[in-house]
Amino acid sequence: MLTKENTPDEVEHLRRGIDEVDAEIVRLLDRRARLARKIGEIKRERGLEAYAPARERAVFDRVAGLSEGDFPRRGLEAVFREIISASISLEARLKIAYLGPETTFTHEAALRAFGSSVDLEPLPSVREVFTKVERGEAQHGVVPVENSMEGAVTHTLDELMASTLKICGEIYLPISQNLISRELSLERIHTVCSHPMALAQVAGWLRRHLPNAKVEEAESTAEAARRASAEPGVAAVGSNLAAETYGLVTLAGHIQESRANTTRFIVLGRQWSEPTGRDKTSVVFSVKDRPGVLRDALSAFAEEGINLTRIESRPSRRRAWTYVFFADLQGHPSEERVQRALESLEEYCPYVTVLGAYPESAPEAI
Ligand SMILES: O=C(O)C(=O)C[C@]1(C(=O)O)C=C[C@@H](O)C=C1
Repeated sequence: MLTKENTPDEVEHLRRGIDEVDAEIVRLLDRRARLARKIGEIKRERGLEAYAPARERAVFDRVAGLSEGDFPRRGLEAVFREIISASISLEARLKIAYLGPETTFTHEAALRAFGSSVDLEPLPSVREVFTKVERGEAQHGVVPVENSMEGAVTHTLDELMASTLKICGEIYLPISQNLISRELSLERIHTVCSHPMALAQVAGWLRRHLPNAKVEEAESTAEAARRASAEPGVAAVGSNLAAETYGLVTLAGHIQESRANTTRFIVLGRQWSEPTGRDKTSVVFSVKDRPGVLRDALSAFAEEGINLTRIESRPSRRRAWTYVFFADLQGHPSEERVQRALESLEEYCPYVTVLGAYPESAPEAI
């Protein structure tokens, strides 16, 4: 708003200030890029991976601490996400495989983890993501591992058990469904389509707001968004990323039944991450067949004061009615107390494997 103190001249003056700051930012970005490029050369010589999640965590934490709070925290994170993403692209040509198709929540999780300067490749199944990384055709993979409402993504757990790949990162993403369409008002919508899971999450909202619309299932939320972009009167249920990608408008946002719906994704790689001081370690183990053995096995963690954030059982798939347990604990295998707990776990368990270690992320609210 223009006021007396805020005349066009004043605005021009402020804009010149912004121009100067922008010039400085670009100069500093170039300087940062030259440093990152040098780190990239050294990493190549030493055979190290370009992606260093522990260092990224340190950069994000440090930058947040430096800010005087004028620039919004979320914006700062997003800016640095993209700065680091561009740096990685100077260091190596990273390919990241993820469970597709494009514009789904796994795509969003991959963008959160790696930014938009890396090469992201959608693949049709969790198995194919693992295979692509195992063959070295992609350096990292991103797959969902659990949902706060639906529980474990069992394909991912089974692949983790069978693979030599390691978990080197985690991302929590609040699942927020939106009604998206090329139409500008709800009255024009006669058909709503989406993946059955997304439709189930918004069934209540649809009954209340579009009781007469036809509900049709689609292969994926991306396919539904494509339909909505091509057909008049059709809306899709999907992410904001899908709306952006297919040029749709959000007719209604956050229409899912529960606000507590969050999916946790993991980043796969050949190595687990270095310690940051705030890490998680994922392990899988089987127990001997005797009463109380699970309690004894878990007491190893309790004795060392190690918190378990999750424990999940799955059929072992080796012998009928035998089980393995997946557990996530707070700590890193480089810590002595974690080493001691894992050693005593081995006393009770014929099979213990560390699936990975990575900076712990906090589930964020919508
Ligand atoms: O510090 C490094 O190892 C870098 O490669 C630099 C940098 C960055 O831009 O800050 C880039 C990529 C890594 O994932 C972490 C950090």
